[in-house]
Amino acid sequence: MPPHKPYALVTYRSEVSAQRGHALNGRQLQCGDQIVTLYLSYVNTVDSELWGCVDFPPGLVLVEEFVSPEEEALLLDAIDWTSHDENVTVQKVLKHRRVKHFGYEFRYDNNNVDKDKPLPGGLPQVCVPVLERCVRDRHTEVMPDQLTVNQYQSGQGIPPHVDTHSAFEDLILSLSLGAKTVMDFRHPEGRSVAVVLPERSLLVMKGESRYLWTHGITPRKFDVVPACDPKSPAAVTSDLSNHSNLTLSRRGTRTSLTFRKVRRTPCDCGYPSACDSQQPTAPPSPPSLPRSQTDACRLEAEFVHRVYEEIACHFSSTRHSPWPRVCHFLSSLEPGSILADVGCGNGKYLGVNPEVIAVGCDRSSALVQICSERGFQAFVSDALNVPLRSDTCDACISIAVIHHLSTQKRRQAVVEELVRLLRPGGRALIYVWAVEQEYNKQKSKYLKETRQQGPTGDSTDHSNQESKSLTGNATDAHNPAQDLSGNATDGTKVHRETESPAKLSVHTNRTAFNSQDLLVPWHFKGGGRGGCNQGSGGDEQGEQGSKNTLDLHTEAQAPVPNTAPSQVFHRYYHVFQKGELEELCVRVRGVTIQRSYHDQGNWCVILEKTGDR
Ligand SMILES: O=C(O)CCC(=O)C(=O)O
Ligand SMILES: [Fe+2]
Ligand SMILES: [Zn+2]
Repeated sequence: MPPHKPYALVTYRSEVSAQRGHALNGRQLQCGDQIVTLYLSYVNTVDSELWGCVDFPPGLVLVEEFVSPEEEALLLDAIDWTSHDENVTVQKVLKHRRVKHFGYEFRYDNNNVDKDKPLPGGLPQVCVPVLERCVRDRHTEVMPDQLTVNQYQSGQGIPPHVDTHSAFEDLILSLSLGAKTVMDFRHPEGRSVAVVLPERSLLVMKGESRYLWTHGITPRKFDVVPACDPKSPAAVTSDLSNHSNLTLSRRGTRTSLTFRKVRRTPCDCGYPSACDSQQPTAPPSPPSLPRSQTDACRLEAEFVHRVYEEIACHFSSTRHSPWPRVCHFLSSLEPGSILADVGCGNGKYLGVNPEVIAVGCDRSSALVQICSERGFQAFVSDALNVPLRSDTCDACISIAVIHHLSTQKRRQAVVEELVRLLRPGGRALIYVWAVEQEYNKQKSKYLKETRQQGPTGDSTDHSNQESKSLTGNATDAHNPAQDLSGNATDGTKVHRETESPAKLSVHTNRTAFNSQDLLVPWHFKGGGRGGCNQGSGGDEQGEQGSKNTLDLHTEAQAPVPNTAPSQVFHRYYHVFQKGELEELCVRVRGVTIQRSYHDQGNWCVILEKTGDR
C-alpha cells in the first residue's frame, strides 16, 4: 500500500488465488471503527515507483498478528533458557545473541545440521498450533522438523547470511515475539530492503528471498521505522526508503522462532551461485572477464571483496606511507572542508589534513574496523552506492579503488557516484593503477624495487609491499601497451556472445603486464582471518582487526577457507592505459577534468563538479 494512497497493489501467484481474491470485490470490511468497501480494478503494469514501497525481495511474505498476545506470552514462557538438557535441545550463547535448537542442532562451525542425529525432544508441543495454522493458511505444505530459537537483547543482531541450502528445504518460517526489529535483506548485486518485523508477525521466506538474498539484523539499540498510525500497523512493513515520515523505535528483547525442514537430498535450486550443493567439486577454473552485471558482481565479490576481507590486517601493515601528491591535494583543502575517502582502506589518508572533516568508507569491514581502531570515522560501503547525501562533499578521493571494478560501466558508475557526492565546485582526486609502469623514461619506484627470489624462484611476499606507490607492477619497454591482447580502445574487453570469454591471467609480481584485466597475487603472511593473529612483519596493526567480522564468517553462508600462512590470494585489477581514465571521466556529466597526470605507476585525475548535470 503506497503511503498516503487509498489503494493497494496485489499480484497473485496463480489463477486460483486470483479468482479467490476476486470474490472480495464490493465486500465491506471492518477496519478499526470504520467500514471500508473494497473495489478491485486491474492494471496491466505497475509503476516501479509505486512498487518501490512494497518491493519485498521476491518470495518474502510478512503476516502480521499471526499469533495473539496470549499465544505470544505462552510461547515465550515455554522457552526455558535455564535448562541445559543436552538430550533434548542444544543451547548456545553466541557473540550477539543466544540460541536454542530443537529437532536438530544447527551447527555454526560447519553451518549445517547433523541429519543423522535428531535431538530426542523434537519440536516443543506448544508450537504445534502455530505450525498447524501455517499449514492451514498455506504458508507451508510440509511440517518443519527443526526449530532455532534466537534471543536478541537490545543492541544484538545476527550477521547477514543465507541459510545453508543443503541443510534446509526452501521454506523458512520465522515468528517474531516480544519486540519488533528490522531485518535487512540484501541481494548479491547490492540492492537492499529493510523489513520491519513487528512482534507477533510471521515472516515467510521462500524462493529468491530465501536462496539468493542474505538476511541479517544489524546490532543496534534503535531502528528507524516509518512513523505510523497505530491503528494501521500494516504501514510499518513497507520498505523504509520510500517513507517520508520516519521515527526511532527502541529495541526490546526479541525472541524469534525459526522453523525449517531438514533437507535430505542435495539442493537443486535455481540459484547455483549461492548454493553450496551446486558448487563445483573440481578445483575452480580461473575466472573469466565478466559478460554481465551479475558476472561482474560475482567476480568482484570473490576476487576483490573477499580477498581484502581476508588479508585486511596484513594488507594494512604494508600500507603506511601516504603518497606525497595525494597529501598535497588533501593539504590544499580549506579548513572545515568535508572530505569523503571512498575506498579508504586502513584510513591512511583520513588523518593527513587535521583541518578537514574526513569520513572514509570501504567495502571491507575488517579494514573499516582498523580505521575505527585508529580513531577515524569510517563505515562499510560499496563505492557504487555511498550512503551520503548528494552535493555535500567539498572533496572526494578514490585512491586505488576504481581499478577493482570489472566493467567499464561499473568503473564509470564509481566516478558518477563521487561526482554525486561533491557540491558544485567540489573536487575529486582519483588514482588508478597504470599499465605504464615506466613513463617518460622513468621507472616507477615499484619497478625499481629489487625482486626477491624465494627458494623456488617465486616472488616472496615482498611483492605485496608498497613502495611509496601503489602495489604497482611493471610493464617493460619491450611490451608496450598496444601489444596488450584483445582490448578495445576504451579499455574494456568486448566479447560477442558466441565467444567464450577470456580467462583472466595471473600476473607475476614485478613483471610486465600482459593484459589489462588480470589477477594479482597477494602472498599472505600470518595466520588467522585477516592476518591479524600472528605478527606480520613489524606491523603496528598486527594485533588488531578481524574481531568484528569473526561472527559473520563463522556463521555465514560461505565455507570459511583455511587461511594458512603463505597462502596466495588473487585480486582482480583492470590496469588503465594512458588516456583511459580521462575518457571515463568525460563521459560523466557535470564535471570537468582540472588536471591529469602520471604518478609512480598510477594514472590520476583531479575533477571539479560544475554543477550543471
Ligand atoms: O531472528 C530471526 O528472525 C532470524 C534468525 C535466522 O536467520 C537464523 O537463525 O538463521
Ligand atoms: Fe537465517
Ligand atoms: Zn540451493
